[in-house]
Amino acid sequence: MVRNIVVIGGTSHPQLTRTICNHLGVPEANVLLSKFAVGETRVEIQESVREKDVYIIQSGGGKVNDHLIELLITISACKTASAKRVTAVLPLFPYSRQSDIPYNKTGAPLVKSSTHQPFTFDSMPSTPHPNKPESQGVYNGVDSLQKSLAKAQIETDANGSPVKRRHIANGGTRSDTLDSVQSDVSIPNGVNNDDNTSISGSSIKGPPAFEPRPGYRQWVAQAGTLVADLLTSAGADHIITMDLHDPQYQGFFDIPVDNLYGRPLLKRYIQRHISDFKNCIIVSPDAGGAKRATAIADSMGVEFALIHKERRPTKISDRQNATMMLVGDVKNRTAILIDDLADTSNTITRAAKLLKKEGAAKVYALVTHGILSGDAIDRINASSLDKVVVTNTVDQDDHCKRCPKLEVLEVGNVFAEAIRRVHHGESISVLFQYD
Ligand SMILES: O=P(O)(O)OC[C@H]1O[C@@H](O)[C@H](O)[C@@H]1O
Repeated sequence: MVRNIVVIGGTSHPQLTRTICNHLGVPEANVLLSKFAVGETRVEIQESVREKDVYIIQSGGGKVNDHLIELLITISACKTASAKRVTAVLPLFPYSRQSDIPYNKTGAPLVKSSTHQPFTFDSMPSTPHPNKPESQGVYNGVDSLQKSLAKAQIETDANGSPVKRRHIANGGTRSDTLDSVQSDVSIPNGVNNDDNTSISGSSIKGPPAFEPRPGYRQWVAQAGTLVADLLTSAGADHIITMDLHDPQYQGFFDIPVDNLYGRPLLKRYIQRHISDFKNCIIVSPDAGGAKRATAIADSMGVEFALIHKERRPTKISDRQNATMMLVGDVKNRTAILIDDLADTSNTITRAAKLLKKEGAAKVYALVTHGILSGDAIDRINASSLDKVVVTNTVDQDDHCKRCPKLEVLEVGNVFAEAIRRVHHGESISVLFQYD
């Protein structure tokens, strides 16, 4: 039993909150989380948090914007009610993929218009949010915009040395090489993101295609920075999260951020559930994830392969695979894809197709955050993937019902232990070790 601690669960993931409370031996705090008729979020803290150490559990999947606002209001309510310290526990950190935006040399926008593509398991999806008609591909999300921007940048900057610029918390900027930008770019040749999307036969118009005017510069919001600022402005004193898409995002905060690793869980799964795992091969589906995947491969002493996204035109007739190239030998072996997240599942399903084509006997995908938006589950079900293993940083109840290939690893105990250690002022570095 941990004393003087209050654990509040947001509406994003009640099961995870229950698991964390069970591990800590504390009851879940009484809060009223509801909505006014107009849609605004209403929060009432129905017990005293005065001088308490408060932990608010809210993850980033599902109705991500509603969950974020609910979290901000709850943090603020606790601070106003004289909580001693408020920690936001975000198993999947929302907006952490929007910490920077690639531009071309002139800073001009690089969005292209496109028409709706029929669904195949390796097409880009039009539905960024599961089962919610209001979000079905109207704009296809800022992440897709980023991908369009990055793709176009690569095409137009073929002879230059493009850089991306990132504003950091104290107002400075940083530049990274194209390699790190490419980790987010997974648009196959000829497959466009949908700005004009057809739903059930009716056509919903997206924003008009951008037509550059001389001298005009379009700015795309750096939402990751804003979200970091909002959390601290609301009153968060501390953040606990897991496998941040970009670990450097921690630098956007002026408060402590504990970025836990999902790798120990993934590694344990491989060792316990994949027969003859010493002969399997760990694969990173893109260059950006290579560090993450090699860390697991090295710690188990198994081989590593990389899927390189080839940008130049090729004569390969298979259009989908023309942009992907495997570096490594997977023939007759079990290939294990490692990634931080699966959102549309486009990345892992396309990678699986390539790996099977190159002779892999079986393909597993192990990812920390199973966001699985829109058509992702259909895409996985129709794919060459034999199994997809995710953690429950995002609620997986609905996903499990619809995807027989899905297996879920529990993270509640890891977060409970992190909370216990933070509460007692103990080191949490032990949670970062996985050898
Ligand atoms: O292809 P989907 O599943 O949409 O997106 C997942 C990929 O997009 C990247 O940001 C992630 O690191 C991952 O490689």
